[in-house]
Amino acid sequence: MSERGVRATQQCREYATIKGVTSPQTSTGTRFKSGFACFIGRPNVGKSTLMNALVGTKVAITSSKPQTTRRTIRGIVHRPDAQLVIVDTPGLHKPRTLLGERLDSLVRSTLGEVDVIGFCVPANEQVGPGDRFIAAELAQVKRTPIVAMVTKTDLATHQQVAEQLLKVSRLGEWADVVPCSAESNFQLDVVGDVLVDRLPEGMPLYPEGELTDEPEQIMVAELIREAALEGVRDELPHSIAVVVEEMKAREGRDDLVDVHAWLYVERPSQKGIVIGPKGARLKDVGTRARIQIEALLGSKVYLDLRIKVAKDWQRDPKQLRRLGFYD
Ligand SMILES: Nc1nc2c(ncn2[C@@H]2O[C@H](COP(=O)(O)OP(=O)(O)OP(=O)(O)O)[C@@H](O)[C@H]2O)c(=O)[nH]1
Repeated sequence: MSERGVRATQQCREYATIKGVTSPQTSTGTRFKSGFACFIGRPNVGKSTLMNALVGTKVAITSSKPQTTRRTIRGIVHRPDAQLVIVDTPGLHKPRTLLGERLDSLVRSTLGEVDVIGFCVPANEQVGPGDRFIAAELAQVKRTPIVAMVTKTDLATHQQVAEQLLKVSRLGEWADVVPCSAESNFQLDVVGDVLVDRLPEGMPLYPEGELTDEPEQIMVAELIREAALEGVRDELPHSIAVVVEEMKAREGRDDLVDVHAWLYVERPSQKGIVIGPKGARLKDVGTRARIQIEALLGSKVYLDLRIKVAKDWQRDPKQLRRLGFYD
């Protein structure tokens, strides 16, 4: 979890304790529960999609390219009996760049801060070295219960799902093993239940109706990055970063927000790919991002999107910090 995330987690807990009240009783007579969960798994196994489906709205961007998620984003699930705060993590992988290393240490620090961990393995792919690497990491986590989730069951036959459940249950010591599909809404209530079961009793940590505590500016940057990832060559996604420099309501207008953002690439050749012939691609990225941002902010948006080359930013500590990836 980022430093900001860890602080927020502690503050939430302190708030609940300072109030010194026992958790309220729910209508079924049980005590209200609240706490944090995180999903872990190889890149592209469906962690963000599952979180979005549980929260019921789009708080983390998803894409068919691995390693889409670079930040820990919280989605908040409000239920009559509990509040479940989900921390999204980048897929764990063997680091090749400084960016990769920082992502991995982010994931490791998250594991020690949550009440329950969801380990995601897709139903439609062989259990492989990547899954075993993560299972071995999870074996070091002593106190936190881990629920294994076999995701994307809609892409596999019943037989395959059954076999995968068996293989996944042999990978480690899991509190539960649950098959589910975010795409076809299969067993999402069960996933919610098994995670909530492992939360401590406590007061709600966030106000009712709040779905994420990710600052809007970061969510806007993520939406632009998502639009920029569409349809580019496979190697490019890891080279794109987006920073929203300014975001404010246009003077004298309460229905229009001006967003000024920079899209960073690593090399001049990549700039050409993103801009496209006669600027057509960048224009298209801007249009698609603007529609998503308007939906997020609930207002009209003027998006000023410019592109810059930040040479080898993934390997340069100074540039990584500027783009928001802290040590
Ligand atoms: N058919 C199907 N596709 C899914 C399901 N869940 C996720 N996907 C797809 O799988 C791809 C990856 O999903 P993400 O949610 O971005 O995966 P992730 O594990 O968060 O990926 P990283 O951010 O790279 O770690 C996307 O194209 C999703 O649409 C599912 O239940 N069924």
